[in-house]
Amino acid sequence: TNTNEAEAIDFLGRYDREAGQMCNKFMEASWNYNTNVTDFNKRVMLQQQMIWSDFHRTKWNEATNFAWKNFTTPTVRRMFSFLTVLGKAALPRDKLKELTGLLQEMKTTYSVAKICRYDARLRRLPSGDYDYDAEFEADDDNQIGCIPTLPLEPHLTQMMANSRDPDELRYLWRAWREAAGKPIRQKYLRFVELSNEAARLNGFSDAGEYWRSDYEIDGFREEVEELWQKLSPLYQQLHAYVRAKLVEKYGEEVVPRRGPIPAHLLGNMWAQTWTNVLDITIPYPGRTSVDVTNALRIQGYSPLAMFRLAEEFFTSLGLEPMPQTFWQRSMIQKPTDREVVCHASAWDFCNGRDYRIKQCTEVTMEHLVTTHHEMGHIQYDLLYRNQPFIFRDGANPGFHEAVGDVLALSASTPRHLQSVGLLGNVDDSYETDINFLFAMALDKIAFLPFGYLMDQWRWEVFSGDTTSSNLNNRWWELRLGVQGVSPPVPRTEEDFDPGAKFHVPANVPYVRYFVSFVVQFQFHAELCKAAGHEGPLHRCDIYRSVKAGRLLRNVLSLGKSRPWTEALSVLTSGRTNKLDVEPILEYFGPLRTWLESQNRGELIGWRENEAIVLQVT
Ligand SMILES: O=C(CCC(O)(O)[C@H](Cc1ccccc1)NC(=O)c1ccccc1)N[C@@H](Cc1ccccc1)C(=O)O
Ligand SMILES: [Zn+2]
Repeated sequence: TNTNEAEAIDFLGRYDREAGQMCNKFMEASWNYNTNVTDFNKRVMLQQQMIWSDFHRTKWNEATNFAWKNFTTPTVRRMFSFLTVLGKAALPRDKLKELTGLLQEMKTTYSVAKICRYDARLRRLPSGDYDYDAEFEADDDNQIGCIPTLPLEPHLTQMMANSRDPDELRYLWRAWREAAGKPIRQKYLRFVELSNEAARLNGFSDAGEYWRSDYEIDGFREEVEELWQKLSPLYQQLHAYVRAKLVEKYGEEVVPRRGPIPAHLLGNMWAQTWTNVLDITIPYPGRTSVDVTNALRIQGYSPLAMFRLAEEFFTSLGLEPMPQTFWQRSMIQKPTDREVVCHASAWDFCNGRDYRIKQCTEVTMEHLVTTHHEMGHIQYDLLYRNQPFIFRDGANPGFHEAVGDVLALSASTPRHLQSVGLLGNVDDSYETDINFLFAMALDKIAFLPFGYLMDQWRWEVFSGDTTSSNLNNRWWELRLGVQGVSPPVPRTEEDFDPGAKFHVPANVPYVRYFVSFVVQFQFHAELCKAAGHEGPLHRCDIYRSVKAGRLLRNVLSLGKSRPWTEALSVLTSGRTNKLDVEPILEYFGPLRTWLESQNRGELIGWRENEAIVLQVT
């Protein structure tokens, strides 16, 4: 082996240049497929994937020839520690081809899946229950010609958000899983086998351990568990309050007062955020509500105007504006003439100039927050663009997910929305505070169990604790036990409900969002301190604070050049280097007190057998 560190540094220089070019070509091909889902574009992308993997394997062979562990320069050792992990390219070529082929097929199924329009005329069972099987036996005696025309975005997303008819919601919930989840069950099982084989070729026990290695700390799994244990009491308080309001709205036959909440009633296809049922659950109706969707529409906001509004928040902090090519090449609305992958994403084309967002933007408050989220990814890309190619990544995946959300925490405050003209008179009353904190909790607290359980389920599938015999049942055990939600219709092992959530067919890890929802409040607390904010944390708005911007720039421009624990030390001026739930608990402190007083007499938590009883009736 080669112990010459100078030669190693020379190798790294060559790698840096070549990797940028290879990456750019791959991103172009991937972009063409994602913004125009055709067989041709899929083939070109898979081809580019093989070329990239061959390049990666060649460089891996060269890198492993160096005795890099004894090199003296820490950053050189760090670069080699990343370069000597080959990833899926460790698979034999035919298996790599199968793996990437399966991934694209699953992602395509999800992205083009459509369902039939709900039809209330459909046969009803003697029990008065809706006979959805009629929906799926569109034969002549039903006289129901079912042409699947409704895609997830924007149709099903908006129907799940706005419908208040439990039968319609239950149909949409089930039909989407029939169209998107069920068809990929077998493909996913084969995909897991190949992913585990690749992980083992890299020295990991399974793909879950390989994913967790991104966080560079031992016991990451236990750390996440501990964070969730500290957060779940607050979640249970919110769950109890929302359930009581849903009982009021839909009655106890539909919502069990002491049981889990049926998943189709929470305003979201996966019950992952509950902002769309704010109108049913808001603590003080009639007082200031921060849902500015109507204002956005009345004021004629376009998707582009929403992007400009988000960009202005970043530049107000002295951070980077979006580059010219961003405005020329991004896809910010769903095209009408072709199939695209609508799920939002932010793209770095590895040449320090070309950055784009792909998003099927609708004019709603929820999409305004998503726009900040996606632009946060681009901002991070821009801030670490002068790092070596290998370090151009988030300090950990949760950091990358947090950037945009941190700014959105300020941009969502009533005071800020008023200052940009999206909210009328804002009073400083207690009720307005509680209404605002409650709306934020429907987004941030409601999400925590979902962000936690998605990869709990996948890690168990990768480790073999969950097998094809209990794949879907284990999913619902976690959904019931951790999140306190139940399926509106009976589920079996014929179904594959996790497959109906983008990140499973797209093979995108999910615990990053759980980490983000904790760490973004640590960022918020530190940036508010830097901005000289005084008073409750939930009232802080860092808008126009160049000091806060400078601190954020100092942390984010590190990229992955240092372990994320060191980046946290920079953020907190040495106060901590660990994930910490104190800031999120401080932020929601006033709401927690209010919820505990409101929930007197309610059962906190849920009795799991109620769900089964409900389904059987
Ligand atoms: O999936 C997203 C947003 C998409 C994304 O920005 O995280 C995107 C996901 C993705 C898509 C394709 C391939 C890989 C990942 N991530 C990025 O665009 C991204 C990730 C890392 C670096 C740069 C960009 N949010 C999650 C969780 C979430 C986040 C925030 C609010 C609500 C919900 C969801 O919708 O379930
Ligand atoms: Zn993201």
